[in-house]
Amino acid sequence: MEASSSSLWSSVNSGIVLSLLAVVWTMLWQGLQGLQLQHFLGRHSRRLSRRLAAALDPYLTVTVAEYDGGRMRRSDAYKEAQAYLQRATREAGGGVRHLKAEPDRDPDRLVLSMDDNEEVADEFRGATVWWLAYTAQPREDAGGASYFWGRAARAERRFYRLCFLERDRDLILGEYLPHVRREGRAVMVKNRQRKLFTNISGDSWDSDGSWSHVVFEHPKTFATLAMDPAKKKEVMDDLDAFRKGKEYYARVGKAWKRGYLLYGPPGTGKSTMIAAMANYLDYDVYDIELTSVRTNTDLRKLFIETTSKSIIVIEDIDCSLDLTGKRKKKKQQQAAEGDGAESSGKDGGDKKDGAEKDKEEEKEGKSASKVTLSGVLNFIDGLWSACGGERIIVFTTNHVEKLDPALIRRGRMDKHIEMSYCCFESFRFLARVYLGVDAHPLFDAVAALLREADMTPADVAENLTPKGPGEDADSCLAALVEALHKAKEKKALAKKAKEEAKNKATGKAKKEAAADEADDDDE
Ligand SMILES: Nc1ncnc2c1ncn2[C@@H]1O[C@H](COP(=O)(O)OP(=O)(O)OP(=O)(O)O)[C@@H](O)[C@H]1O
Ligand SMILES: [Mg+2]
Repeated sequence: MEASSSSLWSSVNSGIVLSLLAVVWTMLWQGLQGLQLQHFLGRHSRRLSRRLAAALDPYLTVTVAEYDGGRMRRSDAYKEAQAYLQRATREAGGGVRHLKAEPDRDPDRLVLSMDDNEEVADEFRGATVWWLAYTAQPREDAGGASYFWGRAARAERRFYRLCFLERDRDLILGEYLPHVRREGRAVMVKNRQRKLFTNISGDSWDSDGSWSHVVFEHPKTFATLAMDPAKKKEVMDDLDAFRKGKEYYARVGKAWKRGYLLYGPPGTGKSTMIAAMANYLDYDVYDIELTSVRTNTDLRKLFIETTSKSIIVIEDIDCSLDLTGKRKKKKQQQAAEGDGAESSGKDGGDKKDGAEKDKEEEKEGKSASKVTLSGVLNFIDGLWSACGGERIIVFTTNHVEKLDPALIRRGRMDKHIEMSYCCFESFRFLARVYLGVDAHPLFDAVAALLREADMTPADVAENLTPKGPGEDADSCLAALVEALHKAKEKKALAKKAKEEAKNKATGKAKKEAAADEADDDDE
């Protein structure tokens, strides 16, 4: 009994001593703050003060991990805390000595955040909290982790640790943390720079299936995209409906995503249309080079790492699917037809000498991607595709007829948009944009020629671009008319050659049939 009362007495005593010390410490701390001494003592004083505070009044910690629990996506809470702390770091002024700098929206400025092992203090309604940034090395057993789940384990893991006094528990957990997330989101929106992501790193086959990015600054908008006006409006309305369609998609039980298939000859503006879409919606762009994705699992991983409000693009899907086999065939076919360089210019650079080419092909064979059609179908509308929302998937192709119908059926590619050769409407649009003219005596000639010749908007735009100081609308339009005449002749020649080849083929087939018949008769 006595023993218990004395232990009670001693615990009461020690409680009083601790409380007294806490009061003294708080006064000391406030005094230090008042005298601005803390500023001079810098981060060491902060650390010391936190430790002292902890000794007197136990403090609690909350850790925010960049990738937690083997998750595949960066945690939103981490990103928000990071954004919030950028502001807190700036306000802490000289208190934080080691800073990390990243480019800002404003090209002359840098966004500063605290570096590893730095600590910054923050005040919230009279309570002081401390944020510490630190990085943990990869786990030793990470090599054995499955490829799919192990990325977070293999990479350096970054954390923020929030420390606060126990007496502030309710305030911090109930109000401060939601405040940090809200403010962090606001900072992210303010600093948001649109990004263009690619899955190809320096050596594409060394890439660990993750994204690298640059700031997306494409100047093309719908206002400068030449296209049949009705068709353009239809696309823009469709995008608007998608953007505002969160409730609709939830109501009908569909994942909030939409597939667009852009098809048409090279130079008709498919890639340009993607840039215009991204600028219109203010979305990020993820450009997937499918031939650099090793497996279906990697493809899924890439997809999961995309954020919402993004356009996921697979260009030239006919060249990347079923994979390098078809791609090689296409290259050989183009080389045989001799149209590779003319078609888009992008194959024009492929002219390499034999040995180099052989080496490249050998490498290509070794590193053949194992992504299958079913992998891509899963990527578009499998279970995983519903992760996150507000994503647009765009495929482009020059040969829509070669695509597997399963790939482009509605529901996967919801909207098929044909990008065709330049029509008169598109020409007028380009003339207005490039030359600032709405009418000209040569317009009629151009209109007549465009009906007979196939010219892409890219070629029309090129002809309408003044090449020197002496060039004006007259000379540009005259050059266009001349180019259209040539294109018309070329088309007529190509048609004739095609007909001849067809006749030859039918003649040969007839001859063979006749020979077969004669053989049968002989027998
Ligand atoms: N409809 C268009 N309106 C305005 N400019 C265009 C249009 N189409 C093409 N261009 C211009 O032509 C160039 C090539 O266009 P783009 O790369 O979009 O063609 P593409 O259809 O993607 O070709 P490919 O099939 O070879 O990838 C661009 O620089 C763009 O400025
Ligand atoms: Mg393109």
